[in-house]
Amino acid sequence: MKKVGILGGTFNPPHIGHLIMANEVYHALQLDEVRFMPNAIAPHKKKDDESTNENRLRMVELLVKPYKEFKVETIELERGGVSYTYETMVALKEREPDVEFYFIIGGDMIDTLHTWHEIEKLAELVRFVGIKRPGTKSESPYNIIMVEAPEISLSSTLIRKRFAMGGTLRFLLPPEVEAYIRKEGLYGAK
Ligand SMILES: Nc1ncnc2c1ncn2[C@@H]1O[C@H](COP(=O)(O)OP(=O)(O)OP(=O)(O)O)[C@@H](O)[C@H]1O
Ligand SMILES: O=C(O)c1ccc[n+]([C@@H]2O[C@H](COP(=O)([O-])O)[C@@H](O)[C@H]2O)c1
Repeated sequence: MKKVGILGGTFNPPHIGHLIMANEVYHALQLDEVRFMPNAIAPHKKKDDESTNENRLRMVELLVKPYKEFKVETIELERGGVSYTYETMVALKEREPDVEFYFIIGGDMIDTLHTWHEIEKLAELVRFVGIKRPGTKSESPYNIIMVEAPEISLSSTLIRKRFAMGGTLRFLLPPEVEAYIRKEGLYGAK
């Protein structure tokens, strides 16, 4: 069976923390590919800036472009509305019954997994893969395959603040993504 990792996120913007976690899981579990999947509307997150779905998709495309084992999954953007992972995974399983899906989450998501929509059914449908994140417990009563990886204290929130307030962005996100953000004037970037 084909083994596919799904890294769902808001990616506002995507950063090297996302690349590192995808790469660590890809190698540790010997996956065939990892798909970065931007959500339409995040179930538990308020978004208070002007970036559009199109902007986030473009940034994710730029992020993964150099790596042939990383792909972009657009199913949630196409569906629109609130992106409940359970609904997405039912649709993906229907579309690709022969694939074993590994849903990759960071520590903050591990800690709050019990609050997810239809979590019991979702846990039957996919294998969760967890990556620890500084400032979180990264613990869950659910069955999660934990992958040992370098812990990165980096978030999209920090990057948005750097764009707005000034400060170095070097090594935090690829130069192509930084250039795109400046061209589009996202996050108050100057
Ligand atoms: N530094 C990190 N370490 C571990 N997991 C991470 C890290 N950054 C993001 N993730 C995980 O990647 C997935 C997508 O994250 P998301 O796109 O929301 O980025 P974020 O940095 O958490 O954003 P924000 O700061 O806007 O909340 C989530 O499962 C999240 O837990
Ligand atoms: O389905 C849910 O109830 C649910 C609740 C919180 C988060 N998720 C998914 O988890 C992924 C990471 O979420 P976020 O908010 O960190 O971008 C993303 O794919 C979300 O759609 C899903």
